[in-house]
Amino acid sequence: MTDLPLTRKVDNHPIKVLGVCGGIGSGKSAACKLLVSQLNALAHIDTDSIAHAIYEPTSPVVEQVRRAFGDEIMAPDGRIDRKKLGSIVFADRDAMRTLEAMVWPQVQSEIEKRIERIRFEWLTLSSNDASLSSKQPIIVVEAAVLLDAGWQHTFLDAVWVITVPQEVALQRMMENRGLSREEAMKRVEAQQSPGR
Ligand SMILES: CC(C)(COP(=O)(O)OP(=O)(O)OC[C@H]1O[C@@H](n2cnc3c(N)ncnc32)[C@H](O)[C@@H]1O)[C@@H](O)C(=O)NCCC(=O)NCCS
Ligand SMILES: Nc1ncnc2c1ncn2[C@@H]1O[C@H](COP(=O)(O)OP(=O)(O)OP(=O)(O)O)[C@@H](O)[C@H]1O
Repeated sequence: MTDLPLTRKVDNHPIKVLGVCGGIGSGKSAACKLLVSQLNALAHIDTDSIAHAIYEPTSPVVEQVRRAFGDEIMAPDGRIDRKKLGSIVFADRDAMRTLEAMVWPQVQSEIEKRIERIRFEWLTLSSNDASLSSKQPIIVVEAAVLLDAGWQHTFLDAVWVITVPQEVALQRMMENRGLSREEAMKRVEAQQSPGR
């Protein structure tokens, strides 16, 4: 295993890490998919799915979240019911801050592990693997919250912000997620609250 400090930004590292953020429904996932399919970027790390995996029943975060938000946010199978938790935290900035303080350190640690693993595989395997060596040495990290979490100061080399008119984002959320206009608006506002 290499002894490079891979979990922190390495200015001269051949593999760069690009953060992609933006408001809800702005098109972050679509942009990241294009970066992989059209630019042939090495990898795409989706932070939302990492955060969701942290709510598996075996995770220590689950107990912390249950204690903070009560049994009503638990699903019968021992997982966290994200819809119920979302309806609390997207409507209450302080509650969201509480949740973020529990979840973000775990998410950051998992992102850094994945970056380290991808860099290691690329550095060790790409000389013998044509499909790997033909890729652009860019890891794309998709995360709505990356600037708030301060990740631009730790493992990211550059940040892209995807923007969209608010009305378009609202329409997309209503159509794709089946949210009412009011619920969609709460999610947009949760990302625009003071201190962000
Ligand atoms: C509140 C939760 C349970 C709702 O889950 P659900 O599956 O219903 O929604 P999902 O995770 O897909 O989020 C919907 C949209 O809101 C954005 N979002 C999620 N959390 C936040 C946040 N803290 N601040 C701003 N936007 C957020 C997501 O990026 C996404 O664009 C979940 O979003 C969560 O645990 N959020 C807190 C952790 C977090 O900050 N996750 C973001 C990546 S680290
Ligand atoms: N440039 C675009 N033109 C038209 N539709 C788009 C464009 N970009 C994204 N979309 C559509 O908008 C919807 C939301 O896009 P996407 O899932 O990429 O956004 P997101 O920012 O990742 O959303 P979320 O924050 O909810 O995860 C999708 O249905 C997608 O197909």
